[in-house]
Amino acid sequence: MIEAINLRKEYGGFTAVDDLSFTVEPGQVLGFLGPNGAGKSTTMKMLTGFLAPTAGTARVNGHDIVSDSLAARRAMGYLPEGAPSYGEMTVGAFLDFVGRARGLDNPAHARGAAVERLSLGGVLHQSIETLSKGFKRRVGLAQAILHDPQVLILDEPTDGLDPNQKHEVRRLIEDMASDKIIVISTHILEEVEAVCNRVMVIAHGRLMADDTPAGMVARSRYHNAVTLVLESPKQAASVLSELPEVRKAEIRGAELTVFPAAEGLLPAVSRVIAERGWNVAELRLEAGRFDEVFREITHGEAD
Ligand SMILES: Nc1ncnc2c1ncn2[C@@H]1O[C@H](COP(=O)(O)OP(=O)(O)OP(=O)(O)O)[C@@H](O)[C@H]1O
Repeated sequence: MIEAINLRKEYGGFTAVDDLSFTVEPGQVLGFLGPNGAGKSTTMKMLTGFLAPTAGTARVNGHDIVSDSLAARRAMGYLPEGAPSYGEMTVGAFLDFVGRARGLDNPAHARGAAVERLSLGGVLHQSIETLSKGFKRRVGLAQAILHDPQVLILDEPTDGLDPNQKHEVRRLIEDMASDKIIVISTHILEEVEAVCNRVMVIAHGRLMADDTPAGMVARSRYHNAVTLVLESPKQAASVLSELPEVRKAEIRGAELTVFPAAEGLLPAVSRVIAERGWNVAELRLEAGRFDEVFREITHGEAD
């Protein structure tokens, strides 16, 4: 598992990561979420031994990232932001190089497994700089999983990819999630909902929230609200506001949202619609809005 203990990074007088402590257990896919400049990449660089912490430390599978850095790094695969590699190398030569650098017992077998998992067979002899962005990202993922690490740290793995490539990378993460710890950083809220079972929101290097994606969404004031699209939302709002289940009504264009004061809001609203014979184009129970929760948590914290 990963244990971060009062992890701190200062650049000159500027504190990028401010006493961050958390634990990640096997089976968890942790989404590291935060506005630009929140300290996500810096935290990942410290966890993976690329940057020394100013104070505090972390342990990966019991290995201290400062005093036992090599053992900690052996247990981890890391995809840095933008998936940097050596553009002039072919995919095959690059993966062989990574295998040798990692001192693998059977680099050919490891390369074969990674190539198969990332479907890189068709581009093995192509130089990396001539690949599409999606393929470059796959090469980055291949080097990260080459030694079949228990812990994967992926910095914005789908950033800049088209929707199909995003979907593909998310499927891969899901595939690997059962037997690994995966930490991914992202700005994309739907990505967190799609692949993560835990979310940590950070802003200005500090932990602002730690929850499941569903728990995060349930913090929204829209959670269990009911939204209707109909012709005369104003009139409907005044009728629905009389219901004991309704705390408050809000109108936005043709959309009317009523917020719950008690259980059973949707059946109560449906009853009124049927009684009054309203012509309703849309009626939905709101799960909650992640973007609104994210804004609220990080409000005023973005650069
Ligand atoms: N080498 C450095 N020297 C000085 N300041 C730095 C350095 N690296 C990062 N920073 C600053 O530290 C803060 C955190 O940066 P970091 O890259 O960790 O944020 P992030 O959450 O990953 O942002 P993004 O989502 O934009 O990638 C930012 O204000 C950044 O400008």
